[in-house]
Amino acid sequence: MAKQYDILFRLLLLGDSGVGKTCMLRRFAEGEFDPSHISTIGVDFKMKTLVIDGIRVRVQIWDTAGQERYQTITKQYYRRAQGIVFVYDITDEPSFLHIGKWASDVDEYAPEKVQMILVGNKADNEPKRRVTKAQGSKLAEAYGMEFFEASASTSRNIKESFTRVTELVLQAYKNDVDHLLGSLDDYLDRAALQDQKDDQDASRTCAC
Ligand SMILES: Nc1nc2c(ncn2[C@@H]2O[C@H](COP(=O)(O)OP(=O)(O)OP(=O)(O)O)[C@@H](O)[C@H]2O)c(=O)[nH]1
Repeated sequence: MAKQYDILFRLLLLGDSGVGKTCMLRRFAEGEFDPSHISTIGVDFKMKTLVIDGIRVRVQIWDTAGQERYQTITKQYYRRAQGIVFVYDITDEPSFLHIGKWASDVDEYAPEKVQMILVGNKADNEPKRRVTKAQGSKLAEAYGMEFFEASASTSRNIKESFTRVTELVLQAYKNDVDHLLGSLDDYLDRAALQDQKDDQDASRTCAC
């Protein structure tokens, strides 16, 4: 059977417990929102395929536990990540203030080329907001990251955030991708040939 994707990247969700990492991932991968909070134990992951510049990118998104006691386990996943989504909760200032700590861990353990974005989740809950959009934006700028306010509850900017970090990873790893795929034109030619071959194989199978 033809491969369902061209390249696989690993993304990591990082942030304090309760900021909504699992909910964001479920919203993105399954289109669902479950308001019950069951803390992630260690790590969990979901897969999703995105098509960017004609390349089928399979993303394996690792959802890490925000709780301190799992940090030894979760840190082992940093070095295998190409993209990081830092998440804080706009209704919880400490989760915003802790982004610096998450970022310094990444600095220590993740590959140099890792691509990062900052997301302020729960942006649907305006009455309880404790972190302004300007504060989020300023922090992201200080770290040289792109910034989104999002909501797993309403879907706002969920797909956009995950797609953007994947685009950044694809750009950063472009040379490696080209090495793996050949030039894009060659790759598309090969993909077209493969499609033709698959069609022929299918019609042969049907004729039997
Ligand atoms: N209003 C609102 N609540 C949200 C949103 N996303 C998550 N929540 C709530 O926040 C709580 C925690 O969400 P989780 O996704 O479990 O948090 P987490 O970051 O994965 O937590 P850990 O697994 O402990 O690290 C849940 O009770 C959700 O209902 C959102 O976008 N808006």
